[in-house]
Amino acid sequence: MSIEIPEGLTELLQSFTVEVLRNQPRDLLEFALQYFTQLKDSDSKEASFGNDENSAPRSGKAVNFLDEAMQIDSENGEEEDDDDDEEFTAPVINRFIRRASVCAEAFNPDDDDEDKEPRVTHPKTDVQRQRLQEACRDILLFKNLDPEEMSQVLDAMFEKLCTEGEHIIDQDDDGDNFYVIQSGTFNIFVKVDGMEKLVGCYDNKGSFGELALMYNTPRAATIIATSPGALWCLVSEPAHTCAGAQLAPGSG
Ligand SMILES: Nc1ncnc2c1ncn2[C@@H]1O[C@@H]2COP(=O)(O)O[C@H]2[C@H]1O
Repeated sequence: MSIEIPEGLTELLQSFTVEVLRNQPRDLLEFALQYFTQLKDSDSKEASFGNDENSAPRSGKAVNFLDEAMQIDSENGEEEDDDDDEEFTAPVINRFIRRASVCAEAFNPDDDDEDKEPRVTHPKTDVQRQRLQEACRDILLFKNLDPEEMSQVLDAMFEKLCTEGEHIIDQDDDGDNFYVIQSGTFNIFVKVDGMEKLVGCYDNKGSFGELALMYNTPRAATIIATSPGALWCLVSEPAHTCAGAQLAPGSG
């Protein structure tokens, strides 16, 4: 039996979840009321959900939350117009994928689009590429990419091995990479009243690090490896990537 997911539902719930994570409201219901009311108000000028042809059904989660109903696995990739960086209400706008795509575009000196930068490719063996493809298979952030875009994203990713206890991301830092888990377990900590609280963990699959990149906000959580592992990293900022200042494997 297949269940059809209404168009826009993914983005709607995803955006709400992100805002909850960013704001950590005490009263979730009240926050939801405000959020959706505000969304409805602003939506009248811009139909930003429910008509997105890129909406796609989501698949299973890869993050285990300890005592919260919310979950983040990954996001839908979609191309959208610019100029909506700051708003609270807009459903997820995936700048991250767009940036990655821009970054991965082939360099053509005759191209008059000044924004385009040389493509960044991290060479991979066939085996590595196969592993990477497998790891990315259920990452929703990538779901709407066409094969060529996906291939460019895969080219741009690089592998990073990590050790037990390593901080992959520290809360409040600036965002740089998006991470896809190849292997390993990772704890998720969020500061609550100044104290780090363990809110969940990743177990050998999933992805993280998209929020800071999509919203240009500080990292919303700390991610610490609880076993040796391997991550696939995607640098978010084409200016850095393509100017040769790409963060080396090992940077968080
Ligand atoms: N409860 C949570 N709150 C915030 N971030 C979370 C949570 N659980 C998982 N994460 C991930 O942790 C990442 C930390 O960096 P980002 O804020 O870029 O993106 C975040 C999410 O991908």
